[in-house]
Amino acid sequence: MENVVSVTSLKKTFDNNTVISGITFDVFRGEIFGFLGPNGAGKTTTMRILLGLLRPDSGSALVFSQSLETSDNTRARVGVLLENNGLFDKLTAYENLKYYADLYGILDVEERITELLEFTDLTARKDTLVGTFSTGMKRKLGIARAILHRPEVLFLDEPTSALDPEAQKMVRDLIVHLSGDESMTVFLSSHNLDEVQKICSRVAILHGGRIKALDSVENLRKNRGVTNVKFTLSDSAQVCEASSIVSAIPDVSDFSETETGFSITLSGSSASPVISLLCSAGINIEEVVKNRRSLEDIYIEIMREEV
Ligand SMILES: Nc1ncnc2c1ncn2[C@@H]1O[C@H](COP(=O)(O)OP(=O)(O)OP(=O)(O)O)[C@@H](O)[C@H]1O
Repeated sequence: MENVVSVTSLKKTFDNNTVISGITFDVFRGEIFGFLGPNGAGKTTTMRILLGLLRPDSGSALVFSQSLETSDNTRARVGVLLENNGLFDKLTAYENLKYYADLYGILDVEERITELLEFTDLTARKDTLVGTFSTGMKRKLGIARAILHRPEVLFLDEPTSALDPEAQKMVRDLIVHLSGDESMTVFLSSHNLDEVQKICSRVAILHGGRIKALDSVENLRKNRGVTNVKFTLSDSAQVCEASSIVSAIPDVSDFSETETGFSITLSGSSASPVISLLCSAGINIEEVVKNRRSLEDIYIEIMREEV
């Protein structure tokens, strides 16, 4: 797998305040990589160092094996959307894209602008002043601006913050489309854990200047998560008997009776041994529903751990 981003032993201190204390991680080509952490964790600082806007105290932060501080060629392979969309309110959507296209020296300007206005569903608003746009429309145009020059990697700092749920979904769909159809690598900083769980292949969770978790969302949920399993029984009179069977299983905790059966917490992820034991004891199971912990549950647990 090709490394697009390589961060190694990165440290940054502001006025005796150590914000990043030696973090190491890679982002691979084609990934949507979620960069998570509470306010002040150092996400923007890391991104600014990667983008060559800030110098680290030590360690390295490379994109395509180069420092963006010094490599102009590599910078052309990178798209960025930070907190503001980088748009001019007094220009129309078209004029904004034209301005940046000229700045980037894009050759097929008209085709590219038409394509991006279509991609972001803003064609009908191309001659409207951006100052009159909604926050969601501005964010979509901001993404179009960031990818005008067809970058291979796109850095997004909280792209859906301050957007309503519908606009969040539009932006999320754009990101998934960029990653899938356009094979773009996406480095995404976000506080929206539900969104990250939906679209990111891997995540890093930053806390107290260190990476507390670095894995695929799937593995985090499997390895750090306990599983809640709800059993519905054909005959609720069997709950008492089921209770004494499952309570003896070491993996099981938090037995609680429900109207039609019971629910348990499993420290492993497989419910099969429990189901087998119940079946062989003659307990008639109608339905088994497993609920794995969400990324949000795991994130909150990590935040509660000592730094
Ligand atoms: N130029 C600077 N000078 C001094 N301190 C700074 C500077 N830039 C960032 N900091 C401090 O570094 C810490 C990390 O800030 P950063 O913006 O990287 O966090 P973040 O994880 O992006 O937070 P948020 O989720 O709120 O955007 C904060 O305590 C911030 O005050």
